[in-house]
Amino acid sequence: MEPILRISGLSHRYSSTWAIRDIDMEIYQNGIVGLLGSNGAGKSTTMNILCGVLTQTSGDVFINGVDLRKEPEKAKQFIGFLPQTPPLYTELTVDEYLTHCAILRSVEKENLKSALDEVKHRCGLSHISTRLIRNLSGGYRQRVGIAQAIIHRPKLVVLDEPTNGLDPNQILEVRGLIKEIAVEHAVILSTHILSEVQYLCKDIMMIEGGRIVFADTMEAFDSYVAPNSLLVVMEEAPSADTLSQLGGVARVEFLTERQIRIHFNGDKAVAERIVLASAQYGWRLSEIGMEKNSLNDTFAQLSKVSASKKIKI
Ligand SMILES: Nc1ncnc2c1ncn2[C@@H]1O[C@H](COP(=O)(O)OP(=O)(O)OP(=O)(O)O)[C@@H](O)[C@H]1O
Repeated sequence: MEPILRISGLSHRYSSTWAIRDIDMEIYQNGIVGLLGSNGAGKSTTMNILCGVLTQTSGDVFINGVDLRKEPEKAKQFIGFLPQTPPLYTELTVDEYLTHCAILRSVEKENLKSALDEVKHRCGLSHISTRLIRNLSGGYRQRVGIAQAIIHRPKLVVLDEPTNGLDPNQILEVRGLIKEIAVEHAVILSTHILSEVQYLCKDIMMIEGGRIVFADTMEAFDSYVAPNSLLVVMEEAPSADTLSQLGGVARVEFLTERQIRIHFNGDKAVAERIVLASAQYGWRLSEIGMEKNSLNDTFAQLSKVSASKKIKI
């Protein structure tokens, strides 16, 4: 079966510096792949090449079996792209703008109305068809941005930091929409927010210094970022020495008089021991929660493991 996306040996150099090196990736089915990396890791370079905005120095990109370099127009029919700054014409109404995008995307004239109705329905825009884009909230603007990316029903939808700059409610709404979109399209979502990938994606590809440091399922990833510390709040906290004597505790760090980070090495029963000891000795435990590695720790950890460089989804 022909993959929806196949990237092999993709490398790009701006003047003398390599921005990305030897990236391989294959996507066979719908769902969301998270492209996670810190600033400058190479996400935008990769996505710009994928979407035909930038031509790679070397390597190949095939979209639905079509070579992006050899037949860019044909290959681009299969892609929808929402750049970090959505290309919205704010003086147009939602209908006017989406009609314009549909025409640019070669949607047949007789299918225009149905394409428009369908995309507005899917993106929750039907009730604001005649509103000017400039009067819409950030969340609705982003919905319009997503609508223009899927109006021609592409197989692959590429979203660059789609929740950037939105408030918490808008973030939830847009994430919900992305999940729905991913039922019918393969989606690549670029972000530097780990929790976003954990919430949305079934597969994850991490890029650092222009190279892939991890490519696998979210489940496999989670085992790399297993909790390794607990954050507890105790009104009558004992000394660090006392806490260190609990089985499985590796290190105790007092953040304030009451708030303590307790590091452990893989033994999750530590939490239970803390709760029991607190009840027994009257430490008045009021909060306890697992902490995961920070993204930076995870990157550092992953750079050390010999991660598979090929993702097949
Ligand atoms: N037009 C350019 N000219 C020269 N170097 C560039 C150019 N664009 C990006 N770079 C460099 O290429 C590397 C990868 O950048 P890229 O923008 O792809 O990373 P990113 O992961 O998308 O980061 P961000 O989240 O900050 O956009 C960085 O070192 C960056 O400085």
